[in-house]
Amino acid sequence: MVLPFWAYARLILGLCIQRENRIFCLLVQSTAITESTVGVRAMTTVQELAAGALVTSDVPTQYVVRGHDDQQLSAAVVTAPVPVIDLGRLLKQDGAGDEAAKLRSALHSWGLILVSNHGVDAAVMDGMRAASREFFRQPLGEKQRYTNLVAGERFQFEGYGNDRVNSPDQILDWTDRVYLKVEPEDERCMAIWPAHPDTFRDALHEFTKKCGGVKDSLLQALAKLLELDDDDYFVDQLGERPSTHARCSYYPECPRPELVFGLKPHSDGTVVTVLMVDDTVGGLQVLRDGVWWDVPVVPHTLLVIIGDQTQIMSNGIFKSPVHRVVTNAKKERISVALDYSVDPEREIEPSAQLVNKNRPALYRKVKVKDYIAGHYNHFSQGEILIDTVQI
Ligand SMILES: O=C(O)CCC(=O)C(=O)O
Ligand SMILES: [Fe+2]
Repeated sequence: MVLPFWAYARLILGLCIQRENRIFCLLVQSTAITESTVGVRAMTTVQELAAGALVTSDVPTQYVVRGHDDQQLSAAVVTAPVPVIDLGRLLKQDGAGDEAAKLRSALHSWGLILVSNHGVDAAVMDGMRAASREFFRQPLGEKQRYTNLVAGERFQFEGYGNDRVNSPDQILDWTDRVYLKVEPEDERCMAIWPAHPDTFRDALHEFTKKCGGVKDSLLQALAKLLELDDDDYFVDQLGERPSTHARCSYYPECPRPELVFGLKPHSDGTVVTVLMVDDTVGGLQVLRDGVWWDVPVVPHTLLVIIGDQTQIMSNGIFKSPVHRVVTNAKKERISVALDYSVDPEREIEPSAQLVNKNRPALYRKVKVKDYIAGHYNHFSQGEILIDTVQI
């Protein structure tokens, strides 16, 4: 196939820019503005598939989970008694008292918690959810201005679309998303931050700013639970330029929820993930002792999930839970997650204060950048990376 000159130029430039976010911004901007996907292989979004699937009541085979009978996808699932932690109260009790005890027990049992009294106004949460919902309701052409495919081919993590497909036998997830780097702020690629609805950028900025405080307070609470010398141990480990990514996910209605994952089982490769789930539709499930449990929906709480980086730094005392999203035949679902990671250029390892004769280091030192890259590769194959860095 013969492509016009600009398509080759864009492809070559695309190959050079893996690490040059700014140039990538320019590239995406030109993709968005100068063409309406001329010469570009259009991606199929799950939203488009869902529209067809709801008519035929069937789903493409790439979405069908093999061994779905073992996955409890069609079984009745019990709701996990995940407690709601009152963050204001936890901070007031300064790491002692019943709120800290509740936190310790919840993390031990589930690896995730619901947080109330967190300081993120209901209006900020509702605004973010509404902006995200409105974004996905727009016509495909508008959303594709922010595509995560450079020149229609090469996958970039940032932007609108679905997951990178690494192999033909990869089981695909019934979800579309917008994935954006939000911190460090000077690395934001505004060209792929949706400009419509016009509330989106401000809503995401505000939501990110407010959730940062929740993340820091919880990391301090974790250090207190572990009785580390410094309450800021985990906050300091984040480094000079920690990275935060926002993931706005859209899970359309699915005619075959017993066969399809909304999001396949995984643990998060983060330090922590702060998640705002849909306030009306459940779907998030957590694995405990080989059994899947529904995570409860409590409006205006935030869900905080321990990630692999905290599992490594806490020498396995806090564990990142395996979780997944199931689909729903009748209702679409929205969620907004903030993935908090240590500065990718840093290395992490179990805290020296948590390593001793009786409890040797359980994980080897890893470079965060490499860990995150490995995490996505393992995720696409339905594998969990943390097992591979165990000593
Ligand atoms: O959509 C959800 O509720 C969960 C999303 C999730 O697990 C993730 O983004 O890592
Ligand atoms: Fe997750």
